Amino acid sequence: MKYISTRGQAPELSFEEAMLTGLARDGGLYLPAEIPQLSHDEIAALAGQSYEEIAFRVMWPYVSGSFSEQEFRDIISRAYAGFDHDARAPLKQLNENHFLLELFHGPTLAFKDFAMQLIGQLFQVALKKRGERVTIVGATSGDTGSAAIEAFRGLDAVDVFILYPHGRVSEVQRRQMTTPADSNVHALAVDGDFDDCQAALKDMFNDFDFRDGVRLAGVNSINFARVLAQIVYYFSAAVSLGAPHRKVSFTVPTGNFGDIFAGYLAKRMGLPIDRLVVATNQNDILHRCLSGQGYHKGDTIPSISPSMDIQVSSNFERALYYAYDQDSRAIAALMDELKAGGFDVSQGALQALHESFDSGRVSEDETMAAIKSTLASSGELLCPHSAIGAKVAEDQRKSDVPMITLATAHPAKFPAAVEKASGVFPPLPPRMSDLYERSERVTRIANDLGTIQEHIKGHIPA
Ligand SMILES: Cc1ncc(COP(=O)(O)O)c(C=O)c1O
Ligand SMILES: N[C@@H](CCOP(=O)(O)O)C(=O)O
Repeated sequence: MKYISTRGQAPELSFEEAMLTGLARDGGLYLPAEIPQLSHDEIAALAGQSYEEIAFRVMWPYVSGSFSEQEFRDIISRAYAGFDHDARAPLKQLNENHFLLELFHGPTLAFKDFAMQLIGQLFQVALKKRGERVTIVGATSGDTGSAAIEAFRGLDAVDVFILYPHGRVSEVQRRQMTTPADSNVHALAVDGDFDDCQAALKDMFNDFDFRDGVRLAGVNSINFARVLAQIVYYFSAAVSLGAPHRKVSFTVPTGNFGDIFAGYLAKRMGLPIDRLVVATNQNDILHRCLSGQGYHKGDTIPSISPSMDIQVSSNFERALYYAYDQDSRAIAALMDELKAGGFDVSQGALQALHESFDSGRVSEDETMAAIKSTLASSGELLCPHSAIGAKVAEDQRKSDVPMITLATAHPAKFPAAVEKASGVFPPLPPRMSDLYERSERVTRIANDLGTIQEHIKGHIPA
């Protein structure tokens, strides 16, 4: 399988090369040159298989050529061994036609662990074979950072720097990033918002002297391997509700568009998905865009679902690439317009997006009310992000198609908001119960590319 850039000007790469490269050298995002297909029978045969077996069958067509079959099976098995739940991604029924896909049973209690634990293993195997080391820089609104630190801490061949917006992540998220003592991980609290952190990261990739000098790698959903790992749970959830013999829909709390884009690829691979519903908080650029108002940046407003406080939604570029019939020139032009504030989406592209995606926006008050009402009606305590998904799903589900809402984080990562909404304090799992006593290590840093680059250069081996 070859990987191509959404902007058409970067070299085609193998899976392993694309994974270690991160952002394409033309500023675009890598995608497989062709989307692998699973037949009706192949999808039917996934029913009853372990999560690991489904992961192997879904991802193998994307990675074969870079890893041997046994190597990849072993990687998958190590990646999910540390999850707290045997099913890895269990489904719970909320009401007759609405299900919750719990994606928070991994080491850092968010869906990011599904991809990050896998990438950690993939990087280790690939770097060992090549005898190389890399510097990983990540931008986070809270969950990617903690998952990356957990996956890469203590590894010899990797230094990890995580940029997070100072004061704009929950205390649990911050402590997950600042308390690991391993000398190869570095938490940087940036005076800015998540979009500033992500913009700085992309600027670092586009500065080739810096990029090549530090051997920069990325584990945000810029990296196609992140998206790939997230395709798996769409298949596992759908087949457990009867796919491919019946259709299902998904509602996905959305920020950087990586998670729901994985669902889009699952659909393009042959999984009978009826609707993919984008659920946003008050930072609703995606909902506005899908409602025909163009893709125009606004100010990021802090919310009780901080991981979704995003305006520039990185993976939307991948969705646009398909909506614009894989016209990489058009995508490059739109991304230039975005630098100046935004762009309008053509009627044809909007229609193409609407073939798969719907959307909804949830206010702060509605989020609180959804946490409370879901607890009352089903006994499930949701994190604010998952509550946004559940609210939009309830508003938009059809009576004849099961709706699956992705529960993207454990409520204990956002205890203040959850307790305020529901009156119930969500405790951390026992393995993390001393999180508040551990000492923190963090560098506060200006939102300035040069300053961040100098800091990174000064903290990696010469
Ligand atoms: C808890 C949680 N929910 C939802 C999202 C949104 O996911 P995505 O950025 O893949 O759209 C994030 C951040 O990415 C998150 O951390
Ligand atoms: N919500 C994310 C933002 C980064 O998203 P990514 O999927 O591109 O890594 C976070 O928690 O950091």
